[in-house]
Amino acid sequence: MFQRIGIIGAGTMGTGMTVDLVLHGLEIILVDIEEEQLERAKAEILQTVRFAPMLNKKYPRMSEEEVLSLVHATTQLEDVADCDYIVENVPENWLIKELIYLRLDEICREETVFGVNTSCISITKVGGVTNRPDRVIGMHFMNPVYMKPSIEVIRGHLTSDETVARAEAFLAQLDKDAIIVNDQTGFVSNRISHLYMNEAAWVVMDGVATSKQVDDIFKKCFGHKMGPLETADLIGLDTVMHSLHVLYEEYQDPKFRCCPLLKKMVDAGECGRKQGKGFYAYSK
Ligand SMILES: NC(=O)c1ccc[n+]([C@@H]2O[C@H](COP(=O)([O-])OP(=O)(O)OC[C@H]3O[C@@H](n4cnc5c(N)ncnc54)[C@H](O)[C@@H]3O)[C@@H](O)[C@H]2O)c1
Repeated sequence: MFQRIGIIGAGTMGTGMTVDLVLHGLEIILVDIEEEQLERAKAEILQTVRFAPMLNKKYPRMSEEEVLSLVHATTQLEDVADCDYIVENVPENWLIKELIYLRLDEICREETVFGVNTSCISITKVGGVTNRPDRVIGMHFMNPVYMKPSIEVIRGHLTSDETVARAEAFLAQLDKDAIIVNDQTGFVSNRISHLYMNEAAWVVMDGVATSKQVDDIFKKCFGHKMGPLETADLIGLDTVMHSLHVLYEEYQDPKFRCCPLLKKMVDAGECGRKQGKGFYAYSK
């Protein structure tokens, strides 16, 4: 059984991961470079853990003290050195991720597995900057993490069978299934979903329809739970834009060219839910 998990990055995914781990009684070392972000994350974790049992009765009611006793927030990456398992959730930017893995490889125990939570970046490429490519695996969690029963797990070119088995055991502890796929930029989920989110932004920019009309067509006509622009707001438009850049650079295919409206909204600080405004307005 895993007990102590290192979560790197306390943004949308790191916070969501921590909520899920707390609800399953695991201890978390939560790392971010920004002290203020750790404070925001702690407030969100407390609030979400409080509401979770109302949404799903399987989750325990936990006091603030119980939650905070499991979450150790820090700005020091070295604090994850003794963790059983690492899940990294820093921005979808190779320069940031590369530095994290170079350092993690130096400080972590030899047997520790690195779970890469990335939207698009190749797991083989991440494994290649470490001395343990066999113990690096893609763990593409979906948002909000504690509400999703399955995740996309990506086997890098050198990921070992033992690492896949350990990832499955870790996920079983979180009551989640793994859908295991092979490595190629964007994997399955985002190679496909980013095409429709990007195209939806082009449709709005071209004045063909409003955001709501686009999403309504997906929800009311196709029966999807969420439309592409609501999904983009939930993910974060900055993350969507960075992922499109990764896909475009890798495949050199114009179908992945990022819509200028997305870039403009990111520059304006309208990145979706996390900033209170994107294709829709949100109360924080
Ligand atoms: N948002 C989603 O729905 C979603 C879903 C699946 C996967 N992902 C992937 O997960 C990763 C994280 O995405 P996110 O949406 O949580 O991003 P985010 O921008 O919300 O959060 C990233 C966090 O990392 C922190 N950070 C930056 N540099 C750091 C460093 N050197 N050390 C420690 N912390 C650092 C930032 O301060 C920020 O709090 C990305 O690779 C993204 O593609 C995102």
